[in-house]
Amino acid sequence: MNDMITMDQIVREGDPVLRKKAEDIELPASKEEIETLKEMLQFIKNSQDDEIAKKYNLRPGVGLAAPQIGLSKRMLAVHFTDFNDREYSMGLINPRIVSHSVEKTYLQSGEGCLSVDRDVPGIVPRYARITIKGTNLEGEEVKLRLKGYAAIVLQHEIDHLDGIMFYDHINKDNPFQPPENSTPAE
Ligand SMILES: CNC(=O)c1cccc(C)c1Nc1nc(N2CCN(c3ccccc3Cl)CC2)nc(N2CSC[C@H]2C(=O)NC)n1
Ligand code: NI
Repeated sequence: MNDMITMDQIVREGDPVLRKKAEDIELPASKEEIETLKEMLQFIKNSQDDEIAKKYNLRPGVGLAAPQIGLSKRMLAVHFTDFNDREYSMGLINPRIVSHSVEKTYLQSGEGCLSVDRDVPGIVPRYARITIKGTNLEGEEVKLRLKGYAAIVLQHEIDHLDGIMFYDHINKDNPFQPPENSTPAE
């Protein structure tokens, strides 16, 4: 059934599901899995719509991974425009990073997460360029070559499938130290 996702369904840090490694989805994905992934994508779109977000008290985000709604399954949804005005709006099933640059990048403003109700300041080092393979909502195998903001968002969401939170990557001794061999994304 197509009921909308609101913040009540978003699992917050401390819940063990956020620290589990999610299971691959058996292909072809079930109608229920596809429906859930479509609801996740709709949530992200809603969270960016001022009126809807205000009406339902949604926190804005550009990505959501299934463990964040308590489902330990390898699927995620993203909806955003990167710094070069390229649009990304998709659900991904069993996404995996198949190659990445040595070079790193990061958001100078740090990262936020819908499952983390606090500010965790600091630079989050990410690979500057990644190649991802996965299956989309139409059941097609996709291969994505991403850089900059898009690479950061997808790494943040794929981390959720492996039980990794963005602050796990922040340098404990000097949170604002740019990583070796890196350039800021924004
Ligand atoms: C602590 N400082 C900060 O958070 C931070 C602070 C400043 C700048 C950035 C860039 C920061 N960082 C950051 N800002 C975002 N948004 C910017 C605003 N935007 C949004 C807001 C309103 C309408 C539409 C939209 Cl689109 C929603 C997305 N999102 C993420 N992340 C990390 S990768 C996954 C992604 C995510 O969806 N998080 C919930 N990080
Ligand atoms: Ni997150």
